[in-house]
Amino acid sequence: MNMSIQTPLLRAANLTCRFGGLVAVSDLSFELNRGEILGLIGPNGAGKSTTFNLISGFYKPTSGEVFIDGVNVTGKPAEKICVHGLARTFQHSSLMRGMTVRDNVLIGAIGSLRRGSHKARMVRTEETAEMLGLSDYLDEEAGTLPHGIQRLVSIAIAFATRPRLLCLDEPLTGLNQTEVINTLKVFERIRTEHGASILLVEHNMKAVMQICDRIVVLHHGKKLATGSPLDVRRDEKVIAAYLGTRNA
Ligand SMILES: Nc1ncnc2c1ncn2[C@@H]1O[C@H](COP(=O)(O)OP(=O)(O)OP(=O)(O)O)[C@@H](O)[C@H]1O
Repeated sequence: MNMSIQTPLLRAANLTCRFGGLVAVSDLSFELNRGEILGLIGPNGAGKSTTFNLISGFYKPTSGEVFIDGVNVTGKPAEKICVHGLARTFQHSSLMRGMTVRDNVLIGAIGSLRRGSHKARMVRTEETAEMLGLSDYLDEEAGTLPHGIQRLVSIAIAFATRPRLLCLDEPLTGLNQTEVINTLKVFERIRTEHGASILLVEHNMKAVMQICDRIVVLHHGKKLATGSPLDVRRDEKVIAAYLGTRNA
């Protein structure tokens, strides 16, 4: 039996992150399996972005470990963690506003095709733009585009690296309903056509419940609950701390 099929793609083991006296993440453990879309939800300040930063190498945990495909990447810097197939976006659109969409997406393509030809990088850029519905914007200056399009460009830069694990930090913020529906379709395509897994931090509960296979709920840095969207929606602790009775 192939062991790599058994190993989770991502394993967070007893992660703790302190900022002085504040414990932002406390003894957090969870796994993300291959091809899975895992939601990470919780109230403001619950520790979601800190968890992202710990996993993607932007913060070093005070204690605990991070494994990608069984490899211990704890404490490695972000650029070393990319090599293991992780790419992430940030809460605020992270793009070069003065550059075209093409050149922005090319940054991601160059990152993963370091030894590739210019042609190969351009093909990757155009395929990525097509996937994200950005083909018509390739020659536009990124900073002049509507907010929803800029968020898609941020995702495109990360996806152009063709990650095995795409970590998305509030990708749906500020999108209108049509843009949300289209973006969720893109996430499904990323999973089905490219076999990538997705870790999703998002406050849009309808979208989270619709797209995620499983959900981890954080509260005050601790894991409050984990399970299918239905399990989480019915969990009384989650309802009390986060969802409220309307979602029960
Ligand atoms: N670099 C930092 N230095 C000090 N405190 C921090 C730092 N980053 C986060 N925190 C604190 O850690 C706690 C968790 O913050 P975090 O941003 O991870 O929460 P979050 O769940 O992502 O919240 P939101 O939904 O509002 O984005 C908060 O109390 C926050 O103020």
